Amino acid sequence: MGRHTPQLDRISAPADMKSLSDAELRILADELRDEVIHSVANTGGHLGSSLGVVELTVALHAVFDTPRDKLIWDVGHQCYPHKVLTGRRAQMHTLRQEGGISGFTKRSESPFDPFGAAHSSTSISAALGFSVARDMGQATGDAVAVIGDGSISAGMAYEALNNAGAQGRRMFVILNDNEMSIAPPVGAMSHYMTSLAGSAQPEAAREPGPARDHARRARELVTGAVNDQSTLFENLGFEYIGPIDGHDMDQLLSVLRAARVRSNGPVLIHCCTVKGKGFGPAEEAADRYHGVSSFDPKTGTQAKKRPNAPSYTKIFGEALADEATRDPKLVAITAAMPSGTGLDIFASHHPSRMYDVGIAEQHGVTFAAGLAAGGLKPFCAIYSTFLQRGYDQIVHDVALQNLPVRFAIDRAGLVGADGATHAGAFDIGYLTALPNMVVMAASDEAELVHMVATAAAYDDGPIAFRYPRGEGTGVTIPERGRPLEIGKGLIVRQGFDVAILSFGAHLSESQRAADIIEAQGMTVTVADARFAKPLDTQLIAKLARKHRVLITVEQGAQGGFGAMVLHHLANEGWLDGDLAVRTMTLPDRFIDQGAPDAMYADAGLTAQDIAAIALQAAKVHQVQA
Ligand SMILES: Cc1ncc(C[n+]2csc(CCOP(=O)(O)OP(=O)(O)O)c2C)c(N)n1
Ligand SMILES: CC(=O)[C@@H](O)[C@H](O)COP(=O)(O)O
Ligand SMILES: [Mg+2]
Repeated sequence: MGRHTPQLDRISAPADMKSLSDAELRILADELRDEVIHSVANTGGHLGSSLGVVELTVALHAVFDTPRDKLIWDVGHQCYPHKVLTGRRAQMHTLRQEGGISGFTKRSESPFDPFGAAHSSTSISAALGFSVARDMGQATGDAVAVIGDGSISAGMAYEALNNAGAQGRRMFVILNDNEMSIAPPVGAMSHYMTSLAGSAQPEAAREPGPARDHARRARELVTGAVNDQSTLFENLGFEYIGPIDGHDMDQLLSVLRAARVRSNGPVLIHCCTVKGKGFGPAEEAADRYHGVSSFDPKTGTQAKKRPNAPSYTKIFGEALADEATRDPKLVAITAAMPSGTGLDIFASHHPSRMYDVGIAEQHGVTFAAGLAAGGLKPFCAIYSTFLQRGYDQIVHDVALQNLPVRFAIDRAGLVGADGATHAGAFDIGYLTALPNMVVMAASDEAELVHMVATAAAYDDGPIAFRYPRGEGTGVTIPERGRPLEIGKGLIVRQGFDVAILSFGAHLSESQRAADIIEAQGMTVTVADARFAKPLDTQLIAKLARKHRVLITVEQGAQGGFGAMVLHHLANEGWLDGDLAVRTMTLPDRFIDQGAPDAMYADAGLTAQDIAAIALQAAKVHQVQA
């Protein structure tokens, strides 16, 4: 990129950092920050979080002996400085792209990524695992978990702290406290951490007086001075060090070096940082440039391409707000993702009825169950992949008790740059398996509006509707949603030879497949199933009776909609004759990041793929054009 980075140019691996003086490490951090800004300016990605840990990343790799010591990044979205220092500087231009490096840590990508991430709050558990392995003689060094103030709001982090504190093994937890999640943090823990950090926030930490005392005290603590008050973490068996300024290289190096030499049990080092540090547009942005598209590194202006149609997320937020205007019982729950789910739109209309529970999907689901049991109409808006975190709560607290919780499942199907960890692949299967559950999928954004209305009107038990990430199809949005008849699909194209039964947003691809098939002289019926549970058994019977080939299509893994249709066809005897059935799903493997269309091509779910499968089945069954 033509920028002058003499220190960074010397680093091809962290071992090269051992010879640098502390002053040179400070320069290295400045060069590293500049490198990350200019790299992400081209690729887009999680800029703010990465800029917040530049000094911390340099100090950790300078003090610890990675990769023997295991550095585990929670979520891993902040790992770009780590990737630059660990031999992937030359690949950063491929970040989050097909065939490129992941936007998160990934074991298969580097020995410096000892544990994959992307879903939050796993790092302390993993670090404890590595610590036990070390103590049982495995060839591994220290374990260091770096977890943010948002991620430590998840229950799983406390399960890990609870266990690690009791086991008492040597391990390090770095609490990266930048007072931000994706949105401003919520919860009592956030307030507690702010009280602990006190005036040691980075801006203040440079000032003489109490902040400097905090930093001095942090160093004294590491050298054995007794703390005058115990923190939650100490009461859980951790040595608490801090708060320290996570951008002050001297503090970081001295505290980490002392902790590494002196500690023989679990240690938590509380680092105060700034999300977006060192890049004005990020520091000043409300979201601290948490997730950005490519941008001008001089001005921070992002290259936002004009959408062809409003996003499903926006349509959802507006439709739910509209329903809530007419229904005072309607409330909405997000797990730390108000903007990602569109509940920020809902909250702009109904601020008192939107609950952000933090990164706490398990709690969010059962909280919604309590709201429903209390007589309200909760809409739990959680991405498909993150809803996996609350599955037992869906089974045990919602479905088993048949409580009318509504699940708005965004990011259903393949999501693009976030890759395999964020794919919304499994919700159809994991929800249709549950008694009492109603499962819908929107084939376009108009259908989504009707499904919001359907869910708002449905009080007989739990109901879920899924929809994909990104722009809608551009269809006209109805003024107001109308409740759909539960368990009823519809035929959108009438033919006689081949039937395609589509569930969800792949209906448009199914229509294109029908065009390809009809060019071969056959006629195709296309139906929008709308429901995976309860199935429209009358529609399925009509398709099975009148066609020799039946194809099911879904943006989901095996064991979902197609499986439900197969169960029905088999049990009703439709498979005893000469009906050819093919189920088109995501393949039984994880699909790495790329453009969604390319990912669906990799998955074998394009219109061409659907047509080829149908034509092959027709040929086998001598269906003549
Ligand atoms: C289980 C789970 N839920 C939600 C998310 C979405 N998510 C990614 S990063 C993030 C905020 C993390 O905040 P923090 O840990 O403080 O890191 P920071 O971005 O501030 O560095 C959220 C909610 C996730 N990755 N995993
Ligand atoms: C790191 C993380 O998990 C979130 O930032 C996620 O990347 C958001 O996904 P969307 O961009 O689809 O909202
Ligand atoms: Mg944070």
